[in-house]
Amino acid sequence: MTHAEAASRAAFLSSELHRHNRLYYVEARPEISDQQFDLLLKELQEIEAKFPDLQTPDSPTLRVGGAPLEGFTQITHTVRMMSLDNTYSEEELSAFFARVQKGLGREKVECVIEPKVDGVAITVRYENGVLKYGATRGDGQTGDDVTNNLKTIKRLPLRLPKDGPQTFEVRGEVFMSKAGFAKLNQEREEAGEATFANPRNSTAGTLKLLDPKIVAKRPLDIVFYGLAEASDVESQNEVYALLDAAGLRKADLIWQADSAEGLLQAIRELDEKRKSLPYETDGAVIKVNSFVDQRELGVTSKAPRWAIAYKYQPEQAETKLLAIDIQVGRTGALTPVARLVPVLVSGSTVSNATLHNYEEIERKDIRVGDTVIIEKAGEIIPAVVSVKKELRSGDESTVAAPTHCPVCGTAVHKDEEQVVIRCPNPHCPEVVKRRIEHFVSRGAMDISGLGEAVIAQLVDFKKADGSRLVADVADIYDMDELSLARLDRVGTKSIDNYLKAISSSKQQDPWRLVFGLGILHVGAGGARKLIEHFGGIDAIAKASVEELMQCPDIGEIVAVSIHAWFREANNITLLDRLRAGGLNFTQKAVEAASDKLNGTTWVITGTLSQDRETIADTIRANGGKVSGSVSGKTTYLLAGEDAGSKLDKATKLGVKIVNEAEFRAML
Ligand SMILES: NC(=O)c1ccc[n+]([C@@H]2O[C@H](COP(=O)([O-])OP(=O)(O)OC[C@H]3O[C@@H](n4cnc5c(N)ncnc54)[C@H](O)[C@@H]3O)[C@@H](O)[C@H]2O)c1
Ligand SMILES: [Zn+2]
Repeated sequence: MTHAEAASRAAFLSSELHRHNRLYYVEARPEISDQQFDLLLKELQEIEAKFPDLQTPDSPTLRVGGAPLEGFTQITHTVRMMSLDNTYSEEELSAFFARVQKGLGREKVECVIEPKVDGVAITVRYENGVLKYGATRGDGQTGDDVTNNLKTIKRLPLRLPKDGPQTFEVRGEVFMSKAGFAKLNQEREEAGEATFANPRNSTAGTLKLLDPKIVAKRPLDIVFYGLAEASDVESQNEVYALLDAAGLRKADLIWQADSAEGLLQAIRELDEKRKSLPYETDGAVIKVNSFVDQRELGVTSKAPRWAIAYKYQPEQAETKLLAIDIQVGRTGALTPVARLVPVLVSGSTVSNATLHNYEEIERKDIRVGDTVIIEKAGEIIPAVVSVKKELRSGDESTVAAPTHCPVCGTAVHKDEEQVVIRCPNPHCPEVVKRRIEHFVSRGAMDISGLGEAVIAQLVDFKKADGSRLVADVADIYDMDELSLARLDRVGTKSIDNYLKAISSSKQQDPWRLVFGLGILHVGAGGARKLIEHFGGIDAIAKASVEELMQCPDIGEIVAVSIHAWFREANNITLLDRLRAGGLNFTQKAVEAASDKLNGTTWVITGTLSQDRETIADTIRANGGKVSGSVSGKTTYLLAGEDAGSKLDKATKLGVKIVNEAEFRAML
């Protein structure tokens, strides 16, 4: 690999890892499996080891993955919360033990082995026997204050027994039991709500809810495994005793070993036993027992050298491949999808699996009619991992990569480097649908109500002149009652709601628009950074590649992509139409920083003219703090329409209540 190749691959991996971290930690909806994520991370680590100059200060190899959430007060950790290095192979586990032996200069090193509970990392502080606060890991330095949500966990004591430790900070994992998770998902399905992919996702999603009342209905639980700071104890085994004395739950299964062979035996036993544990586990955590040894071994920039997570291979199942369909994505990517005879894996029925790309189909020699092994470990889309060739009858058929788009018939374009086959036609109806779905999505312009089915109708409907009712995102703003009335099964009330949502989306922050445009490599975070740096869309459009690279987090590949996007004739016209439609292209003046709200803490509730995130941003930009729940520390409750329990609580506590107009007047 040449330096230039390595640089481009590293930039790609780094931006992908940042994106997956965000999906995983902030949005709680990962797109790839943990193992796939770990493989990408490992590849980047290897490139950085070979070309150390390619390691940027914000490289995902150096940082703990989370980020603070909006709507919560932040807590700076007394002692950093770290990640764990991980491995999927017994050889690497033995290599870890050999490093520990070498580091300590002796043969026998006592270790403990605990189940790795698949939940969300948490720190809980007790002072004088009373629960002071609980916080998530966040970026390792600062986490979210989720005390009110944690207080809904029955197993978590608010007060400690008098005869145990009184002031200390414990580290643990919040999780949802397998049974609790299944019940929750069933209820959500019945209510027509989106189901969670796995218990870890539902735990992360629950902890970030701003209303503890809803959290209280979710079956959260907690288990502890460590201390923030070693006070009187000098080993992991003493931590267990301390947890027992404090009445805090520790791991149900713990092994002790002092040799590589002992470690391997423990992880194999745990793999057998974990299936009957009431909660999901994704591995074993191996820790050096003695704190003296731990200090001697030290830490890297993101994980201790005295511990490692051994992860188990995801669960697999055998089934038959019925067909290979083509899914058309927002960027025109044509992704092969396997249709399967439904099969039960990791507790859920799977009938589709991703095949990623045609190169992979060829590499694995996957044919229609084959018996395949599929794998699912928490990820949303299960994957085909291999084929049982010995079971072939000879009737199986190979599937070639498409030469033309199955929807619009345009000759496909193959991107050599990225192995992706694309439909290059910007007017391809499927591509247009995906783009519009992205544009209206919650993370982008947040036009509620415009779901997939409505969008499909809007795009498929041909007007008298043969043109589509909606052919690009600007057409959304040209719609009126008459055009919407042509849709099937859409009543006047819905039409009214769509138009209202479309109209109010014009006021959205410009970063949402930038994100919604779907520029390759520009995620929500990147779009925010761009607007913060340039102040508005027109300045971004004018910027040179070099100027774009001055913006934090925008590397060369991303800058080139943005630069090219704003110079394409179609896009220039699109932007002109969006501007003419009255969309917000510049950061609003009210959001310019002031100190008018210094020293105030706000809670936002009810329906307001903008979404809560945007209003919270405005409060923070003007010096105020935003918290998720009403307490004695709340200065103002900003109450919109249909405010509920928070309004009651604020009234009870005598917190000053303001409406949106009064709030705007304060700025
Ligand atoms: N699928 C994705 O898109 C995606 C994205 C980001 C991260 N991830 C996954 O998350 C991992 C990185 O996350 P991470 O940094 O939280 O590492 P990790 O989850 O692999 O390990 C660290 C965490 O393990 C937890 N843990 C559970 N039981 C424990 C025990 N007994 N002792 C100590 N800790 C215990 C702690 O919360 C700790 O913070 C990756 O390896 C990847 O598998 C996946
Ligand atoms: Zn097409």
